[in-house]
Amino acid sequence: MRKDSEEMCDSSNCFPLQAMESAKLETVCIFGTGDFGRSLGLKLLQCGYSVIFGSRNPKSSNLVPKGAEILNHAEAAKKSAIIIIAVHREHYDFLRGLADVLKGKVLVDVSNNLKINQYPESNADYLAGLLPGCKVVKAFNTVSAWALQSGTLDASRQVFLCGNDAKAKEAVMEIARSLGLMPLDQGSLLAANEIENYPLQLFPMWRLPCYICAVFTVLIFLYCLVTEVFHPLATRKEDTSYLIAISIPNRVFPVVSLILLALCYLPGILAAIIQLYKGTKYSRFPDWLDQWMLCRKQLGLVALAYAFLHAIYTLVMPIRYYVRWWTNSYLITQIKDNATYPFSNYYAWLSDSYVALGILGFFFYVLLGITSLPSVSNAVNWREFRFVQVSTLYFLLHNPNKHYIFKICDCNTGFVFIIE
Ligand SMILES: NC(=O)C1=CN([C@@H]2O[C@H](COP(=O)(O)OP(=O)(O)OC[C@H]3O[C@@H](n4cnc5c(N)ncnc54)[C@H](OP(=O)(O)O)[C@@H]3O)[C@@H](O)[C@H]2O)C=CC1
Ligand SMILES: [Fe+3]
Repeated sequence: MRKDSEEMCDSSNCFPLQAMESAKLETVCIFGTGDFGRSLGLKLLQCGYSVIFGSRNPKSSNLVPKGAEILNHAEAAKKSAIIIIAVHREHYDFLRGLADVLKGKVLVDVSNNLKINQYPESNADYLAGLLPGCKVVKAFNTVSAWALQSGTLDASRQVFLCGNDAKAKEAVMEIARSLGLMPLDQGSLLAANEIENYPLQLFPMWRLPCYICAVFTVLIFLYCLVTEVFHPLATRKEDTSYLIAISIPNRVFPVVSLILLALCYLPGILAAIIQLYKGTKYSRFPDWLDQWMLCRKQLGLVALAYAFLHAIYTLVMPIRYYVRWWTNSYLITQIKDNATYPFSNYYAWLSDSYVALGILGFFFYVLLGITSLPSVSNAVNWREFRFVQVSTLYFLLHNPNKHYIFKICDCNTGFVFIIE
């Protein structure tokens, strides 16, 4: 009937594709009765598809979901235009023997590898090479068998797919949509390599921010160690090593946090300078700047995590032995000297405004972090987003003197130090 249906399926064995188009939920064949095949089969059955498994041992397998048929590979393939190959790549060889029966059919490659770029070509390319007469679509490899079975697909609802045949791809996308998944077309089969690498990547966008954060943390920690522990030890023979657990980290966290925050916004400025210098915005940025721009959100989130640590470390100050000892000895000194240091309005204001600025700064920091989350930023328009981001950043970066105030109070009374 329709030309596209004929194009999809030109072998005599092929299940006519118009059947697939008229009856919405057609028959889907799955090769392999392993974990993934069974989970996907069950989900397809639940969504109203007829499922036929193709297996090496059609008689002995009693694990397939109820309602599904199980046949040998050739028999099963004849019954469907779409065949999901839920078999590991190493075993694809058996498909060569089925070349005639599979000719013109849509083969869905769901396979993953154990290592990034394990083989010279992607598994989907390999499958297409084995069976040149078939339309290979890469899909479903980022969905886990466990998520399919338990229904916890929230985190992995996206199905990246690619293939050289648009109609074959559309048919697989339709299946994904019927299963409640979100298909994302990544283009031709050339993209298969990248799709196969997705599940194997370990925080690729987080690597650079984590390195930068680690380098600054170590450098500033060492600087504090030298100035606050080694220096007093060398000059005054004073052991201040107890500062290593809380005081020094609590100095490192806010400093690194503000550096990372500044690093989030610096590449934007550098990019603008480069564009102005080149006199055009239609030129590529250098690679290092590209990488830096791409990981700004992660840099911001690491900065926010450090700000949280700083807030928590600051809150535990009053229960520290050292601080309690300092307060008591300060009190005892007054008693011994029979002296009362009068209440100072000036220092009361200083300490309160210091703490208030800290709290407000932290609040704006969190606001900045929350508005960068996709779900929140999608809910505001570009002008609103810029308004929150720019005004918040202005507040945060114009109050770095908080720590300067802290120093004055610390030197003069020691009282504010206890609050910090
Ligand atoms: N498990 C998961 O969460 C996910 C798995 N995948 C991919 O799905 C595919 C299947 O994975 P999974 O189900 O976990 O693996 P299993 O090892 O559980 O199952 C593989 C199935 O392949 C068939 N098989 C095994 N050896 C051969 C062979 N020599 N010739 C023909 N068929 C063979 C068997 O089915 P039978 O005995 O019926 O012939 C077997 O049950 C893999 O490519 C994997 O990368 C993708 C995403 C997630
Ligand atoms: Fe602070």
